[in-house]
Amino acid sequence: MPMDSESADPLKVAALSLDERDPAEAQANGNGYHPVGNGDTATDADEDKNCGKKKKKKKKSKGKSSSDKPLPTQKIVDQFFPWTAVNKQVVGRCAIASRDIKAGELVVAEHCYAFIPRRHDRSVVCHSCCCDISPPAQSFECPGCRYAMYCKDCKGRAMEEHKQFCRVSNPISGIAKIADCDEDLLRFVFALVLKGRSHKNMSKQISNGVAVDGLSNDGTVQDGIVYPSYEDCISLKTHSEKATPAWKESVRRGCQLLYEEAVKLGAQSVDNLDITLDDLETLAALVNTNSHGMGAHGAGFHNADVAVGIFPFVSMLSHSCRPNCCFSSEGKVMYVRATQDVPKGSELCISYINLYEPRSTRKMQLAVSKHFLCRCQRCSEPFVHSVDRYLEGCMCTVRGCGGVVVKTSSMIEQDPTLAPGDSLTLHNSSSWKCDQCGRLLDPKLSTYPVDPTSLGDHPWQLVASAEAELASAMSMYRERRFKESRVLLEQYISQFTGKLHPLNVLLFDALTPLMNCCRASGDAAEGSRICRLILNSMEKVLPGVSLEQANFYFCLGEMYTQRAESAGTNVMAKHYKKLAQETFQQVRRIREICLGKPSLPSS
Ligand SMILES: C[S@@+](CC[C@H](N)C(=O)[O-])C[C@H]1O[C@@H](n2cnc3c(N)ncnc32)[C@H](O)[C@@H]1O
Repeated sequence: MPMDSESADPLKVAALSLDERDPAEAQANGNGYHPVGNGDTATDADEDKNCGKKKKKKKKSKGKSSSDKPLPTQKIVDQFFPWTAVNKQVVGRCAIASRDIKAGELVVAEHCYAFIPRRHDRSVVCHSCCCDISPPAQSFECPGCRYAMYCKDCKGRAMEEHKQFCRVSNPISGIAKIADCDEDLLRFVFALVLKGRSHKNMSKQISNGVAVDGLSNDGTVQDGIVYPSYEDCISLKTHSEKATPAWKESVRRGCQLLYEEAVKLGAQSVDNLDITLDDLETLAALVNTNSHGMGAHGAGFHNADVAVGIFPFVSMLSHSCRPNCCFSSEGKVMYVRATQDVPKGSELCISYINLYEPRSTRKMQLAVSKHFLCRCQRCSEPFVHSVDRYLEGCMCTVRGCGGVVVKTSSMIEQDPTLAPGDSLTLHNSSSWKCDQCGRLLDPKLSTYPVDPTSLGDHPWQLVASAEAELASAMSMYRERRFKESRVLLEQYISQFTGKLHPLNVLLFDALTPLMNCCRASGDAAEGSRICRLILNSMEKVLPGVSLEQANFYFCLGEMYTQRAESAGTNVMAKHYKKLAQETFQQVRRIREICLGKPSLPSS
């Protein structure tokens, strides 16, 4: 059965950020929850937040801060997995292979420290074990908050544990609206508070000599899975200092209301929370920097990113726009596997974002949502020699040149001190240059109006008109008017082919919806042609295997099967059946590397 057009977008990647609309991290002031990234000096804001007690200016510590040191359980992890954490100047702690690693090998398997289902998916995933509870599976809703939902196996125990969360869970939606703050982020912060509280209670019991059944405060590895500790979690990095004022304000307001609510309900349900407002803000920052999407490739979830969790050891892997590892979750466990052979001493990286994007877009996304300037290998190689130039390039119109015209601002390294908005302005007013003949085109020197037949000499106009036409086709596609959007998408592609570079993201972005339109109308012949174009482009831009690539091969296999079924002759039926088998074999091969199982996605 084909995936539907929404879920069949195989390029949808598991996002790391909870609040992509205005993501950032909170102001961190060291107390209680966060020995991470503490500023060295006390500011006036510190005085406000710490009830008027001005902190003493700390001397700059010569030793390592806790966000430089390996996580407390790292030594144990080193014994079971083929990497260790090393502190590098640019990226901070990162995972370095401690021996040669083969493609498909497990790099780490980690149980989440905490997770929450995403709001929109709250009824399809058990809030306790993260299994799929979409129908026909049985599910049970908490009658108190009417938010939490459990599978039949978790129901009894989970409802009991949920009691402490239940009363605060109810007002979180309202609080998020008032504060204009992400509701999932607030839910996650509160889940971490409760985790922290049970950790403290456990510590007390342990120090009083009371055994706690099967629970430990220490991180462990059991049956090949890392169980991180509370200390591992709070030793994670936050980029507190780089948060935008708007985000800080909304998070602070959300946390403040959450805090007041928790205190108000304290006598009955959340007594002895033992946290401050600063702690809540720091947890929000920690979640934003370190949370991972879950359920992206699980059995019944069709690429949906249904939950988010904190996995401190998975968090040790840096981002790369040309990663050598990928991650996938099953229930509450996240698995990271090498997608290619990795020699001893190399850095292990995953991707935090969609990689079929121009360099400037990727950098902007990471700067805005994750607050760092990407220094990966792909972003560091000279732009004029990188495949990245094709993703935003137009074809040079000088006869016989064959070069690619790109913005000159893309050719130079972005100034890291520029605010994202300023750098965007700079980028938009940039001149354009051909990488072969060196012809320079400058929007400031050009005359208007532009003759539409000579758009190629005005690449800024060409790109603007491609963006506008793609947007209108896409809005029709989103309304699921597949017939009309197919016409628009086909017109769009024929109009801009030969003007934009064939790998330009503006052409690439039209292909998946067009393929889905073809599939919706049963046109497997054209659908499979488009799918092969997508795979071709992906393989040129992102060499190596990925789950996204496996998903496209799976779509292709389904379309070949359809063609076999509707073939007029036996010979053609045999031909397409063989193609389908070979394509599904390719899917199994890629999924074995990425997921450790040579399976097909469930359709
Ligand atoms: C999930 S954490 C990774 C672990 C982190 N390095 C630490 O020491 O805790 C993400 C942070 O690592 C750094 N980082 C990861 N990938 C990077 C990259 N490609 N370029 C620059 N910094 C990177 C950034 O500071 C980012 O916010």
